[in-house]
Amino acid sequence: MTAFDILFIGSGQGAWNAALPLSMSGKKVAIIERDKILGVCTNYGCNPKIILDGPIKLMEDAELLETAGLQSEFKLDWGKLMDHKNKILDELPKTMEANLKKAGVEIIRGEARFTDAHTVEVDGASYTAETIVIATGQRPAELHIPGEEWLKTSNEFLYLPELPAEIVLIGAGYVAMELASIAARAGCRVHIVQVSDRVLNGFHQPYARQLTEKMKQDGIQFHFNEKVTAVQQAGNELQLQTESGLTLQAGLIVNATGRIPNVEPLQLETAGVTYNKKGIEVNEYLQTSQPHIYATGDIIDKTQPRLTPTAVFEAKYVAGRLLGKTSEPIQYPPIATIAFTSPRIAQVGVTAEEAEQHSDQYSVKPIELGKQWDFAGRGETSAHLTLIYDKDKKLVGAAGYSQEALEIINSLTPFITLGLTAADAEKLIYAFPSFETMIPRYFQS
Ligand SMILES: Cc1cc2nc3c(=O)[nH]c(=O)nc-3n(C[C@H](O)[C@H](O)[C@H](O)COP(=O)(O)OP(=O)(O)OC[C@H]3O[C@@H](n4cnc5c(N)ncnc54)[C@H](O)[C@@H]3O)c2cc1C
Ligand SMILES: NC(=O)c1ccc[n+]([C@@H]2O[C@H](COP(=O)([O-])OP(=O)(O)OC[C@H]3O[C@@H](n4cnc5c(N)ncnc54)[C@H](O)[C@@H]3O)[C@@H](O)[C@H]2O)c1
Repeated sequence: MTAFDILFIGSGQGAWNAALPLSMSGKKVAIIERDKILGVCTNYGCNPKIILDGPIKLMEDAELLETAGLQSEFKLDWGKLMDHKNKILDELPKTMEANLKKAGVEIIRGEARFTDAHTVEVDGASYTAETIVIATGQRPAELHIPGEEWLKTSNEFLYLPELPAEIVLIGAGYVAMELASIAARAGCRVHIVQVSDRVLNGFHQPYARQLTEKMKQDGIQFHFNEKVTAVQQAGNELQLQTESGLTLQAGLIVNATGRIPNVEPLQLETAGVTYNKKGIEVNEYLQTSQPHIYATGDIIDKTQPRLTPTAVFEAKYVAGRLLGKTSEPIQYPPIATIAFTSPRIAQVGVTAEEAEQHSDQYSVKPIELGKQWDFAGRGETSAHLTLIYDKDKKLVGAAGYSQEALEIINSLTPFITLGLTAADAEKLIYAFPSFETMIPRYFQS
């Protein structure tokens, strides 16, 4: 039996961002991983998605500039794009594994399960630790319908060697909307089958509706209020049926109806760790029902968005706590989030919906970015920004609709998180022309 100070289950952002500093500070650390090192973000999430989106954004930007005289006819070779992405990303888990080992972290391959509150078993070998961190993330949810076995997930989409002519995405959250944007520009006929009449729940809904209209113009077909009841093979293709009688046929059907926590193989009951269908329950120190067992990242039952920066923040918090650098509860700052659609939708802090419900506390300012010379110059006449202020005129929230929403939201985040004022904005000299130079004006009423 090997004994460690700290044992991590999972090697994603919620794990390695703690394992590395802990090991470098002299702790005896191990990581158990059953799949690729670095977890979902690097291998099946953010990184592959954003590389595939590279040419997609460029094509969208170029189309916007047609009004400025740009004539462009792009042809995307999906197979080459996939090779390009794989070549870059295949290296990352290997490099990280080498870096972790160099820092003294032991990597244990296989699936972990608890045999008692301090012991974890992997393929018959037992490992004990004073502290255990569960960072096992989530996996795609299942629909539990006949023909489920024909459905693919974002995992497979992000590694598709060829794109079929027609694709159906079930769901209209981050995954479905991002993959639909990519697939449509890459030349697929795309359908979105959504159980309700909303897309991108949690985002500023006027922007979500505007995005839906834009995606429809791009040829994406939305089928709202449809409940998928079965999938079956139909010749070389697949056929999907819904409760209302809608039938769609396509080469690929992707289930993007959400993600569920990876708890089952862990035998959490054996360790006395409580969980529910949303994940592992933790207190404000990220301790589970067993104080020496922590949880970080997507596996936690939490209200904060399940995103990479959240997992990194939690991992760093746990590392700090285990190194005695903090005894305070975790305090999350406002968490910026973005859907990488065409155009993007992003937001941070208090939402316009919350502000409208509490109009005695907040005010909302819509800004037609598309009318500003720089956005108009790029052909982005529909770009828009919504700012939310508190009673002291401090910026407390923002939502953006633009190809540049990532940069916009990230440049506003320090003002919101740190409570910076108009006077602070005036102290900064940004490179010009840029969105940032406009920020002082956004404090004027
Ligand atoms: C398609 C997609 C796109 C995304 N895009 C973005 C984005 O653009 N920006 C963003 O911020 N977030 C994005 N996310 C979310 C982001 O990937 C997650 O929030 C992040 O990966 C969470 O990290 P984690 O460490 O908690 O879990 P994970 O990355 O899921 O890592 C958990 C690891 O634990 C391993 N594991 C599970 N059970 C066991 C076990 N019993 N034994 C051993 N190992 C086990 C798994 O194999 C996995 O490697 C995306 C997610 C998806 C699916
Ligand atoms: N850009 C990013 O940061 C990013 C990108 C992708 C994924 N993620 C992370 O991954 C998580 C999972 O994303 P997701 O899109 O799979 O989940 P999600 O929860 O965002 O969306 C699921 C969608 O499926 C719909 N749905 C649920 N059941 C359905 C059914 N039976 N039939 C049809 N539609 C149904 C929901 O209404 C919703 O629109 C996100 O919450 C986020 O944490 C983040």
